[in-house]
Amino acid sequence: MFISLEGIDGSGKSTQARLLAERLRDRGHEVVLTREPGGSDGAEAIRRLLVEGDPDRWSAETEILLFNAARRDHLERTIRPALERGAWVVTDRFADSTRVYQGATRGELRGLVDRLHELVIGREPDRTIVIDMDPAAALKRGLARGSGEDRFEEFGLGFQEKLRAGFLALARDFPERVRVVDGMADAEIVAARVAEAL
Ligand SMILES: Nc1ncnc2c1ncn2[C@@H]1O[C@H](COP(=O)(O)OP(=O)(O)O)[C@@H](O)[C@H]1O
Ligand SMILES: Cc1cn([C@H]2C[C@H](O)[C@@H](COP(=O)(O)OP(=O)(O)O)O2)c(=O)[nH]c1=O
Repeated sequence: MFISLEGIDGSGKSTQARLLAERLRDRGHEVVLTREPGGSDGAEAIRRLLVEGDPDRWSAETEILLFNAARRDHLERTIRPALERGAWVVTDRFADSTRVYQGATRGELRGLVDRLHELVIGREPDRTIVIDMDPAAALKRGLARGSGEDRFEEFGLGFQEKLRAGFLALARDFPERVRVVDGMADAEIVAARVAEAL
């Protein structure tokens, strides 16, 4: 079973991915807990190209290519082998993040995002949980964490609002696969909501 967690920065995805992996391990499953951009050696190297250095180094189109290159490597080297041996895969972000960050916020690029996904990825997670959060609260969590790595977090609240709307729209676009969970509660309560939704 292949599960992705999605949502805006600071919504609690990595916390929930970890709690879900623990819950599944307690039930005796082998779980591979992974993340994007990254999740394999090659994809982690591409991640560094994306999150370090001059933010204007890449055009929007090149950035989409890099996210897909990283995802292809992640899929080939980490996700597929795990699924083939019967493990569960829990990933902190997958293709929906590209749809929302690169596609939904720049509408004219959605065609490129979708065509490239079809061409080089060609599959979706079995289930996707969107952790929904008020962007102001999520931003506060991110600031509290003091993460300096992500240039992506430098965009303001207006951008985060667009992202939130983009993630909520996924549940309409993929009603069979995507469930939205309210992330505004203690982590353990949100974890129970995630398990319930799954
Ligand atoms: N339910 C929660 N309530 C309060 N703080 C949380 C909750 N979930 C996560 N956090 C904290 O908020 C910050 C961002 O959480 P994280 O799981 O890293 O989010 P993301 O992976 O979506 O960026 C971290 O400091 C984390 O400890
Ligand atoms: C996977 C992916 C991530 N991103 C962005 C979202 C994040 O701002 C940034 C780094 O992701 P991530 O490490 O998940 O950041 P956070 O834990 O703060 O949510 O990369 C994209 O723009 N497109 C993508 O396809």
